[in-house]
Amino acid sequence: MTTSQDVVVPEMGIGATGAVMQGSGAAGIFACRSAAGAMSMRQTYLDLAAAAARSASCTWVEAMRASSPTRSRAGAAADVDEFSTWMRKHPSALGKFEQIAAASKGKKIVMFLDYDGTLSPIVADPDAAYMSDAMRAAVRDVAKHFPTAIVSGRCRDKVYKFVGLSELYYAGSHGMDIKGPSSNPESVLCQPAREFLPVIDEVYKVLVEKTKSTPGANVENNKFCLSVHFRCVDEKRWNFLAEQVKTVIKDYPMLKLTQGRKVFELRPSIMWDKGKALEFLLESLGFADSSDVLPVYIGDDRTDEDAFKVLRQRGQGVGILVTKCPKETSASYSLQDPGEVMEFLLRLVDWNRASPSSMVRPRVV
Ligand SMILES: O=P(O)(O)OC[C@H]1O[C@H](O[C@H]2O[C@H](CO)[C@@H](O)[C@H](O)[C@H]2O)[C@H](O)[C@@H](O)[C@@H]1O
Repeated sequence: MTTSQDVVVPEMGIGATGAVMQGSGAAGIFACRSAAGAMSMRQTYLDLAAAAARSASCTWVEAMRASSPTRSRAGAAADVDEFSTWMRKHPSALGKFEQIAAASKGKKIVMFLDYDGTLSPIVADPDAAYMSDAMRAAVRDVAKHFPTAIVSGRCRDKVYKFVGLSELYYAGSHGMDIKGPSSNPESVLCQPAREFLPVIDEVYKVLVEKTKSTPGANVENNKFCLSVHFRCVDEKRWNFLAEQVKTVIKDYPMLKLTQGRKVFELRPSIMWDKGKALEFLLESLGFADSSDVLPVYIGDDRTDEDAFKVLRQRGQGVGILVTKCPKETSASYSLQDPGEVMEFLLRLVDWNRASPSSMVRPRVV
């Protein structure tokens, strides 16, 4: 099932130094107005170059600021209006639960869950992003009824430690490290970026060294990709940090730079993302070209947009964005926070208990 919404997610702009930020969908809404357009013909080349550099920095910092907005649903009147308009396009998955349940009749639900910001609340320390026991129990219940995968930007081992459920599929490093339930020796394994391991390790060391002078900056090694966190960095230093990261990545053209929630993410420039991981897992479960499957994907971040887009391209599935404020998205529905995610999961389990037609025996478990 898809809705008829026509949501466009543009690619993000190119910085002055040539570093490319991709897939953030931020260009349209976050970029500052171009300084060059307002310049007179007499402007010198140097003035133009300086203005371009300022504009590019502004774009970066604006994107960094917008990467995890704190504005709440109960803000100023204009915000409330904007949010109501947005909600009409992306209604609550709880409010539309019956519609979603009806769409799954006769189909097999496969559940895909992002971790940070979806199952666990966003916190300042990435090593302390624990999910609650109640959420763990809800995910365990869901997995009893539907094949369930965790799809995360984190290193697979780390996200497994947080979730702690061996019956799930895990796609770590933004889907570049996929493993089936550990209870099964035949469980699937896909690592399309294996050859990048040495370069990722090298860049990790370079970034740690380069960013150590920036208080609060934190580089996380996610095995096939890296995160440079700036949530705890003073905003006045964001531009400097962005420049440091861009300087490093210039020497590694085989890597690309994207932005998540107050985090820069560096990963191999290969055609692989959370959307590809979703397709791989559906195929592994025997649903490659099947019309009787209903993938449900819940995520909060820009990297989850790749999976939402795949659902739209397939014309099949339910994309749910976790957010408290309007965002450009290819998801059809929304939920506010992990609390609502848990409520949705519990309702799905209850509903399936009452009408167990969606029970599925996947091919690979
Ligand atoms: O795909 P995800 O599971 O959502 O992972 C994306 C990134 O999540 C983590 O960072 C985010 O959550 C942190 C803890 O709440 C927060 O401090 C940080 O600001 C967020 O960006 C994780 O640490 C990253 O490595 C993941 O790429």
